[in-house]
Amino acid sequence: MNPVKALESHGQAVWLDFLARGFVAKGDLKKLIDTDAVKGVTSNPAIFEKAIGSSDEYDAPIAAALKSGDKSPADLFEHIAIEDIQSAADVLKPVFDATRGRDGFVSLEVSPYLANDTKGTIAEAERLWKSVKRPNLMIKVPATPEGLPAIEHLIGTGISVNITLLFAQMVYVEVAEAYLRGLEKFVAGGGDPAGIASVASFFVSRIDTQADKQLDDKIAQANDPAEKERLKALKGKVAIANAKLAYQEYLKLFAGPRWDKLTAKGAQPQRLLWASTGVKSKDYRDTMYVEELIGKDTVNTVPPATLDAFRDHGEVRDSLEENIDAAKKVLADFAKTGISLDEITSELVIDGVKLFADAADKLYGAVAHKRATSLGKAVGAQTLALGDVLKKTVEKSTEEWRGSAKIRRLWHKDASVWTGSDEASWLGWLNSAFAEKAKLADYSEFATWVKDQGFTDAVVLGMGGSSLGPEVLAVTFPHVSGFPKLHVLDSTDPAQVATMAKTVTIAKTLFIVSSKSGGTTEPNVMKNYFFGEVSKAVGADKAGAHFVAVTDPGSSLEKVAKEQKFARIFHGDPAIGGRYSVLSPFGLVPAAAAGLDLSKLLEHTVSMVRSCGPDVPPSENPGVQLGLAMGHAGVDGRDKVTILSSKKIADFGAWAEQLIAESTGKDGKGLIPIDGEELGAPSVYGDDRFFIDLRTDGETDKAHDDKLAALEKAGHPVTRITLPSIDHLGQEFFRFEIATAVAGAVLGINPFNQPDVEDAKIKTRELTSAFEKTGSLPPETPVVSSPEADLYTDDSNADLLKKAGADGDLASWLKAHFRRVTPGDYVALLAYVERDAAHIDTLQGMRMAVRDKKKVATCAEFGPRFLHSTGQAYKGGPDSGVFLQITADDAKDLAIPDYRASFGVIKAAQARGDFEVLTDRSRRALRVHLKGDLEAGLKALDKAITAALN
Ligand SMILES: O=P(O)(O)OC[C@H]1O[C@](O)(CO)[C@@H](O)[C@@H]1O
Ligand SMILES: O=C[C@H](O)[C@H](O)COP(=O)(O)O
Repeated sequence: MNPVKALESHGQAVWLDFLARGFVAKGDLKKLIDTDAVKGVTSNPAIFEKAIGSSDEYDAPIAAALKSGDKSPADLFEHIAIEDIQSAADVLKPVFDATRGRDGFVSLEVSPYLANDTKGTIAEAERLWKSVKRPNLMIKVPATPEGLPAIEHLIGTGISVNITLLFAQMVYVEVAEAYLRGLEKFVAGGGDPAGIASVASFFVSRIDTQADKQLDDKIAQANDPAEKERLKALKGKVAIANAKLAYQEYLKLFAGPRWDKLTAKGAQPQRLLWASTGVKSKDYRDTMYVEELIGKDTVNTVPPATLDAFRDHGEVRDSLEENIDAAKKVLADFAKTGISLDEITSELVIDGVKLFADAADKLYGAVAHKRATSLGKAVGAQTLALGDVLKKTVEKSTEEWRGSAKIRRLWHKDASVWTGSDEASWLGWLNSAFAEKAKLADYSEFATWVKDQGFTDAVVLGMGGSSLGPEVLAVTFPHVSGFPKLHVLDSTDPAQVATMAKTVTIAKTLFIVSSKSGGTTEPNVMKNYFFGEVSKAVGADKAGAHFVAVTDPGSSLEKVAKEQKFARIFHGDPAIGGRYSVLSPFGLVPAAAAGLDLSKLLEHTVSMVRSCGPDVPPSENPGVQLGLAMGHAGVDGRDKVTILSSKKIADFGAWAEQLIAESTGKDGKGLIPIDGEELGAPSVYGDDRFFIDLRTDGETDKAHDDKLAALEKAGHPVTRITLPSIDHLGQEFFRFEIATAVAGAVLGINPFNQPDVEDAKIKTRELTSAFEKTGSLPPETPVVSSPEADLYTDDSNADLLKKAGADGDLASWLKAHFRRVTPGDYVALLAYVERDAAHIDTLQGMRMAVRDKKKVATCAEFGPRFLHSTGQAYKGGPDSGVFLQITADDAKDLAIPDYRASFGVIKAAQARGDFEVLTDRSRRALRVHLKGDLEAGLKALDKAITAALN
C-alpha cells in the first residue's frame, strides 16, 4: 500500500506544505488527494514567495487584477493569494465535508509584519476570513506573545486558526489553553463549536538544525572521545524528542472534565500538526520527521519532496508514543551539555518571524516589480546612475533599510527613523492624496462656484509651502477655459505687488489667502492690501465674497476670514507641514479654482503613493531609492542636488528646492538644491553634485542629453525621471516627499522642522516693531559707500574681507568676497527685488558667470520668497555658502492698510533680519544695496561681478 495513504489508518492526516496556482489549476492537488489521501494544504510567506517570485506564472493574474484598478503590492498579493487559497479550498471541500470539518483545510498566514501586533493580527485575520469566504479556511497566526491573545480572540469569534511558529512545549501549552479559552467564550456566546477547527503547528526540523549546530561546536571543542560520542549521539534526536513530549501534553490537555464539557457541545480537539518536516540535513533519512511522529489525531504537513520520498520508501508504524522515556532522556542529556533548548526555541520564534518577514519582503518586492512592469508608463520612470562607490553604499543602505523595516516604520510614523523627536506629528502627508480623493465632490462644487462667479483671475497670496505648489500648477498647466487664470503672489516687494494688482482685474479676481499658521506676515499684508483694493472696486460689504482662505483650523487667518465674510474657508491638516502640503487643500484649492482635473491628478498620484508604500521593499521603492541616493551622496560631499526640469515642467524645481532645503538643511548638515542652473560641460562642475533630470515623456533635447551623458561618464551621479505627462505631476510631488524624508533619515536630522527660519522671522519682527514705534528702521552703517551702491556686512566679515584685499571701492569688496569661494562651496545671490522675467534673466547671467568662473554651485533667489524656502538651509545647513544679498531702493513704495509700515519697509526689515541671521551664524555674507534706478544698478552690479571674478 502507498505508505502516505497508510498514515490515515494510524490516525494521522497528511497535509501538503505547498501551494501554487498552476498546481491547483492543472489538477495536481486533486491527484494527491486521490492517490495519497492528502487532506489539507498549508501555505506560508516563503511558499508564496517561491511560487510568485520565481516564476512568470503570476504575471497574467497580476495584470488581470490591475485591470480593475491599481492596487498596492500588498493588496495585489492578497488578491492573488485569496484566489489561490479559494481554489485550493474548493478542491479540498469534499474532504472537508467527508471528514465533517476535521480535515480539508487550506491555511493562509497573516502578514509576518504583524507578528508582534495583537490588534493588527486580529484585524487582518478577520479581514482575510471574510474575504476568502470558505468554511475550510484556517488563518495562520504565530505563537508569539502578541499572537497568543489574538488566537484566543479569533477562536472566540468562530474563526479556525492554525497556530504557527511553535517550537517550545511550554508555549504549546499556552497555545492549547488559548484555544480552550477561545472555545469556551464562543460557546458562552451561544456558538456551535463543531464548526471551529484548529491545529497547533509544532515545528520540527528547524530545532535540529540549531541543536546540531551547537552540538557540532561542542564536539569540536571536546577532548574526551567518550564525550564526543555522547554529543554525537544527540544529533538529529532533539526535535523529535521535543515533539513527542509535546504530544504527551496534548493527551493531558484534551482530556478531563474541562475538555469533556466542550466535547459534549461538539468541540474538536486542537490537533498537533508537525510542521517543518522536510529534513534540512543530508545526513538524515529524508522521511525521518514523518516516520518518527506517526500517531493518533495528528497532522503532518509535508513539502512535496518529502511526500514523494515517503511515498517511495516511507515506513509506517505507530511511533509517536514509542520510547517516551528515551525522549525524556534525550532532552535531559541535551540539557546536560549546557545547551539551552529554551534559548533555542525562543530564538527560533524570533528567527522564524524574521525569516517569514524576509520572505515577505522578497515576495512584496516581486509583486511590486510585476506591478510596475504591468503598469508600464502609468507611473513615472526613474533610473539612478550613481557610479560604483555610491551605488554600493546605496545597496548596503537599501539592505539595512529592509532588514530594519524602516520604510514600514516610516509609514507607521515611528519617529526613531529620524531623530526620535516630534516627527510623528508631521506625517499627515503620507495619506493626504487618498484623503483628498475622498473630498473630490467638495472640490468640484467649489470649482463650479468659482466658474459661476465669472472670475477672470485667481491669485494665491501665500509663502513657501502655501504658494510654491500652486505656482508649479499655475505654470505647468494651461489655462482652462471658463475658469480664472491662476497666479501666485509671494512677495512684499512693492513693485511686484503693484504689478500683480495691474495684471488682474481686481473686481473680477478671486484671492486665495493661504497660510497654514495664519500668522505669516506676507500673506497677511498682501491680504490687507488686496482686500482694500477689492473694497474700493466692489464695495467693502462685498469684498469678502472675492476671498477664500486656506489655513489650519483655529488660526488667526480663520478668525479674520470669518470676520471679513470670506466666501469659503478650507482647512489644512495640522499634521502636514507647509512644504509637504501641495497634495492637501494648499495645492488643491487653487487647482480646483483653476478648473484643473483633480480627479485625474489624484488618481495618478495615488499610484506613486502605492509605489512608495510601506509594503514596497526599499529596493523596489522609487522614493526610498531616490532618498537613499540623495542622502548618501550628501553625506559623501555630493550635497548640491542639482535639479534639471524640462520645459514643460520647468517650475518643478522651485517647489522641490523648498522641500529639500527646508527639510534637510539644519544642524550644520543638509542638501543644497540648485535649481535653474543651465547644464554645462563636466569642466564647470566640482565633485559636489548630484543631478536629477526630470522631463515628460516625449520631451527630447539631444544637446541636453549629450551633456547629461557626459556628466555621467565623468562620474557624477545622475538620476533620470520621466513623467508620463504633466497630469502625472502629483506623482513627483509624492516621490520627492518620500525621498526627502528618507534622505533626512540618512542625514540624521528632523526633516519636518525649520528652526533657522524662525530666527530670521524674530529678527524681522524686532525690526518692524521698532518701525511701528519710531517710524523708521534702526540706522545702519555701510562698510563702503558710493553714489550707486552701499555695501554692508558685519565686523567679522568686514575684517576678513579687508585682509583679503577689500578697500575703498565696491569692486575690491566683491573680489575679496568671491575670493573666499573654494571648491565644494556654493554662491547664493539673494535679491530683494521684483521677481520678473528681466530680473530673473539678470540674476541668471550673474550666477552663470560665477558658476563658470569659480566652478561652484550657484543659487539665484528672490527675497522674501526664498526665506520660506531655501533660506533655512542657507542659515542652518552646511557652512559652505557664500552669500551676496542684493537690496535696492524702491522706486515706488506701497502702503498697507492698517499697518504703519509699508511694503518697502517690511521687505527691508526682512532683508536685514535675513542678513543678521546669516552673519550671526558666521556665514560669509555681503550685502550690496543699489541706489537710484534699479535697472541701471543691476547692470552695474553685473559688470562689477564679472570684473570681480576675473
Ligand atoms: O503657510 P504658512 O504658515 O504661512 O507658512 C509659509 C511658509 O513659512 C514657513 O513656515 C517657514 O518659512 C514654511 O515652512 C512655510 O511653507
Ligand atoms: O505550516 C507549515 C510551516 O510553515 C512549514 O512547515 C515550515 O517549514 P520549514 O521549516 O521547512 O520552512
